[in-house]
Amino acid sequence: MAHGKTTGDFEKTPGWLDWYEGPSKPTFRLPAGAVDAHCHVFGPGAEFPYAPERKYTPCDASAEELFALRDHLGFDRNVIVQATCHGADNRALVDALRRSEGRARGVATVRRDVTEEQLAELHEAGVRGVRFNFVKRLVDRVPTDSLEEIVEKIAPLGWHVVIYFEAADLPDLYDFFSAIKTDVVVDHMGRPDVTKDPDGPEFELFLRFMRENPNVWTKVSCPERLSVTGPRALDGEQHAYTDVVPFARRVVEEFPDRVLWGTDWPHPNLKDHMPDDGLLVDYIPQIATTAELQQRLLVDNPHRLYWPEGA
Ligand SMILES: O=C(O)c1cc(C(=O)O)oc(=O)c1
Repeated sequence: MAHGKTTGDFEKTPGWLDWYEGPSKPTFRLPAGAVDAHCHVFGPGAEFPYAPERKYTPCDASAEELFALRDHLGFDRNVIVQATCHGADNRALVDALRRSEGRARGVATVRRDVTEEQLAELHEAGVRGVRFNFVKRLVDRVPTDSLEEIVEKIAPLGWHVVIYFEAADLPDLYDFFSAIKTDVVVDHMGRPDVTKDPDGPEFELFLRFMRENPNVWTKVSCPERLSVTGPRALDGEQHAYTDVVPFARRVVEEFPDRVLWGTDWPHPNLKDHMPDDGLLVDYIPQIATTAELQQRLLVDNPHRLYWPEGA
C-alpha cells in the first residue's frame, strides 16, 4: 500500500514527496493584498481524475487545502496554474476558481481546437492565461503552429501566455517566444542552472530576452527546485537557497515591474526534499530586499496582470 497522502484510486509515482504538513508561520510579514502567483491543485483524484497522458501521478492537493495554506501564510489571493498531470482537462482548476469567491485567477491548458464558448466559460471562472510547456519530462512536444493558433484565439480575451522551459532550450525557442504578441510570463526564471555564473552567457541570454521583449514577465519562484547547495527551507532555516539568490535578485532589481512570486505548492516532482512553505516565504526578503520591491513583486504586479479591474 502507498504511504502518506492519498490520490483516489490512482497510485502515486514511486518516490513521490507529499506536500509539507503543518508549515511554520512565516517570520516575514507579507504586505496586504499579497498574491501567491504560482500554485496548483491536484485532483482530488476521486473527483477530478488525472489525465491519461500524464507523466506523473501526484498525491491529492485540494482547493480547500490550498486556501488553508493561503490563509496560514498570510496571502490574500492565488493564481492557480494548470498542472500537467491534468493535461487539458481544466475541471479541477475551474472548480477551485469557483470556490475561491474571486480570490483566485487561473492559467489553463487548452488544445488548438478549443472553442470560443469554452474559452468564454474559462474566462467567466477566472482564467486569464494559457500555459505552454516545453519541459520534456512533463509533456510531449506540441507543434508551434498549434500554439500560434491558440495565441490567436486567446489574445482577444486579453489573456497572456505562461511558458515553462529549461535554460538550455532558450536559444532554440527564443524567436518563437519573441514573436508572441500577448503578455508572456516565464515560469521559474526559465530554470537557470545555478551552478553557473549569474553573469555568464546562459543567464545573460535570459536577461536579454526580458530586455528585448517588454511584454515578458517572469516568476522568480522555485528556489527549492533550482537550488543545488541549499540550505533547504526546513528546520527553521531563515536563509534558505542562497545559491539561487543572486539570480532572482538580479531579475527583481532589473525588472521590478515584471516579476511575480509564488509558492509552487504542492511542489510536484521534487526529488530531494519538500520545503516548509512558511520558510519558503521567508526566502522572499533575500531576493526583494526593500519594502518597495516587495510591494511590487507580491501585490502591484500580480494585481495589474490578474485583477486589472481593481476588484
Ligand atoms: O518542474 C516541475 O516538475 C513542475 C511541474 C509542473 C506541472 O506538472 O504542471 O508545474 C511546475 O510549475 C513545475
